[in-house]
Amino acid sequence: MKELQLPVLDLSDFHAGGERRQSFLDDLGEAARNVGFFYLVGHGLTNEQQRQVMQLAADFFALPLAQKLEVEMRHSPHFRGYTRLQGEVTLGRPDSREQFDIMREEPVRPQARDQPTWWRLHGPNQWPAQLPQMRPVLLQWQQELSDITVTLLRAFALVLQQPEHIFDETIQDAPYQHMKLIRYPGRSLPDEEQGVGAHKDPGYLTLVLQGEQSGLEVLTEDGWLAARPLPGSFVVNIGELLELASNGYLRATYHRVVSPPAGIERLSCAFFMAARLDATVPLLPLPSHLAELAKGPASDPLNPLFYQVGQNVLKGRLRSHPDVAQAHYRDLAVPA
Ligand SMILES: O=C(O)CCC(=O)C(=O)O
Ligand SMILES: [Fe+2]
Repeated sequence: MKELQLPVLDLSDFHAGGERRQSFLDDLGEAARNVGFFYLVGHGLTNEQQRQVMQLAADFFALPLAQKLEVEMRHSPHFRGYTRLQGEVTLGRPDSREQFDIMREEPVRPQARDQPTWWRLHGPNQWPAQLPQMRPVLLQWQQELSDITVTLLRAFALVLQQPEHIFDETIQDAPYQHMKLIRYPGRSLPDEEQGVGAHKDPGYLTLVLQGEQSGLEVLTEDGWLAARPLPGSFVVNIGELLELASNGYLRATYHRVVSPPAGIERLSCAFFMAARLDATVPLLPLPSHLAELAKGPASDPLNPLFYQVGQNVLKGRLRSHPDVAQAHYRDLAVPA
């Protein structure tokens, strides 16, 4: 396994303007084209805030299973709540991780016949009664990560030589926000290594806060490379919506998590942001020197990509959580 030194980008350079902003954009463009992953520092969130979130993750997963199951995701048509070990599926195989998912806190939308199915993603979160601090801390955290992502999207717009605010309309008021706390237990058999199988993230961008244990791997032209935790940073990666918007100039990179060795656990917190579910991602008119390098979005019959955001997001959720699909989406003849 090669050691990958992902590029490190400092968001305060973007805010500083002038030459610092330009060099940030140059580095972002290069990172985005080469590997599609980078570390972000200078984002404004403190080590203490990061530690608090990881502690909440540890506290939640330490609850007795019966209490975690009180907020199990299969009770939620909105894909929020707890997923037990092996409960999620990637590449048709169960992942060895347990997780707690939240999204934007919302009322349920009334279901009318002619409304698209992804409307059902809207709804309330489930919160464990034993940890009342989770709700305020995680919702605040989700908003902070969302704000950072909005800034990054503006930077990506500039990298693509578009107006800085080109994506704003697609995220106005209610972008799709989705956060998960994740615990990967140590493996019980030496070859039981699928923490989460290889996948692309369906949104615009993902920000991952890693605990101290490594395991995240990124697929490059040279094969799988380890993205070790860098204290204080977030790992940022490009999702399918940016691949679509840029006609493949930017690529959503495949990544996976390999289970830790026996007796060691890994904690992480991933934040995924997409456009509003009712938005359609614009296909940007790239200038010719960029358009020449845009080879079109990936075409994988096992993973069709949809410009309509709700459809692309729901595709991923139904595939990953067959128990929720079975309980709440049985009426769908064709998923999404
Ligand atoms: O746990 C991690 O480091 C990354 C998880 C991930 O890629 C995902 O949940 O989409
Ligand atoms: Fe991912």
